[in-house]
Amino acid sequence: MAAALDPGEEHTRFVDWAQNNGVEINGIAPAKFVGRGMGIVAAKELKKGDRLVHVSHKSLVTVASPAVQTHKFLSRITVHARLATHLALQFEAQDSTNKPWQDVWPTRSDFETILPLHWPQERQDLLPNAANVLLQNQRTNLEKDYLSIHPFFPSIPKPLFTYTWLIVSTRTFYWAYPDLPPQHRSLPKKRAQLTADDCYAMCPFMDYFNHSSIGCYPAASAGGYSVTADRDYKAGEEVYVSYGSHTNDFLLAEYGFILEENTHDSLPLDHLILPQLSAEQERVLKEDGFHGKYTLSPGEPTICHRTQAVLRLLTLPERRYTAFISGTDEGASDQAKVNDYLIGLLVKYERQIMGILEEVEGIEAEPKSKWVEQKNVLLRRWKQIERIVKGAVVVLGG
Ligand SMILES: C[S@@+](CC[C@H](N)C(=O)[O-])C[C@H]1O[C@@H](n2cnc3c(N)ncnc32)[C@H](O)[C@@H]1O
Repeated sequence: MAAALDPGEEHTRFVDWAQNNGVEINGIAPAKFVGRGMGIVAAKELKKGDRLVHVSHKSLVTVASPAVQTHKFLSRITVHARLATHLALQFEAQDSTNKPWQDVWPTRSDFETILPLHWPQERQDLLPNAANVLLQNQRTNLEKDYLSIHPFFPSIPKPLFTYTWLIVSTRTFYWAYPDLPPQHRSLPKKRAQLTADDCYAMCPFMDYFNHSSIGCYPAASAGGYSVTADRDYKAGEEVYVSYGSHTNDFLLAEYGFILEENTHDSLPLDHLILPQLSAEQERVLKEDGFHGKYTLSPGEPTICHRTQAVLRLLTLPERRYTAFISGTDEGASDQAKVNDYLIGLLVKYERQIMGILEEVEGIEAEPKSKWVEQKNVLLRRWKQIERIVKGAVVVLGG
């Protein structure tokens, strides 16, 4: 897709600001792309292994940064909430040192179009199950985070907090504080207790990169964060990083987009399989650690080991299931029966998908309105789901 190499004054100002604030930029530039906002383009030929950007650890915004530490957050306030609060306070401050950076972030109105958290209920109801579950979690976490900071920062209005909270969700990188010694007082928790939810860093300029399932890999070290070219690039090509091994439902719920080519895509089958289980079967699966997280993949293998296990419990005498999960029998002789059962569920699901597609196609949307983008992303995702399900039925022998 064609990129605009000169995306506007605010971006030129921000690049100067970043370079004066510990960001080294080599051979790349921000550019505007249709359908994905800003991104990064190769400004010259790049070679595999070239270091494209380095952000000094002092330029990252983390909960250990001195400016964030001044707010003296209670330990029970999440890292996400602390960063969102800090950004909200900065956003309102006339003298914000981050102003040039803030000026290049997507606007609140961009988020209203893109992010399902802001969609009207009737559009959220049309999200695929997996995206919907993630959205519910997101909403719960946002509500909890706002309630936790509100008594201490009553001047921050909920819409502003929501905006900066979403800036944190969509623009942070995983940062396990490699610049700090193991017992440092600025760590949000004891090092051994840190989880992924404690390890966020806002990285100026690096947050321009769009995601692709195969892309440059960002690397953290005590000195800061870098992105190195994963292959050669021609001048003008978009350069992506990989945000991680995410499915399209995850990308849709968390970031508001899906990929056409996603090597990490899969579909959850829990909503089809769990309702088929008796209470006793649920008990057995829980005891054996095989309850839920059943997935269908567009590639090989089509169904995961957990799905193979639950389908055996549903269709065969329990001893055949036990032999399968204990590894004493690979279960090849039962495969046709197991596949037939799943094909039955998938064919029913195909009919439901056709109904949902009709509903999405029926959404009335003015050309160029934000509804058009929401409708399009829903249509594209449900068509992908339909293709994956139909493909699986064929592979399973249907
Ligand atoms: C870290 S930011 C990347 C820069 C962003 N595009 C911007 O305009 O500032 C992440 C956001 O970029 C967009 N994005 C990232 N990768 C994308 C892709 N492959 N296709 C479409 N949108 C993408 C999504 O809106 C996502 O929430």
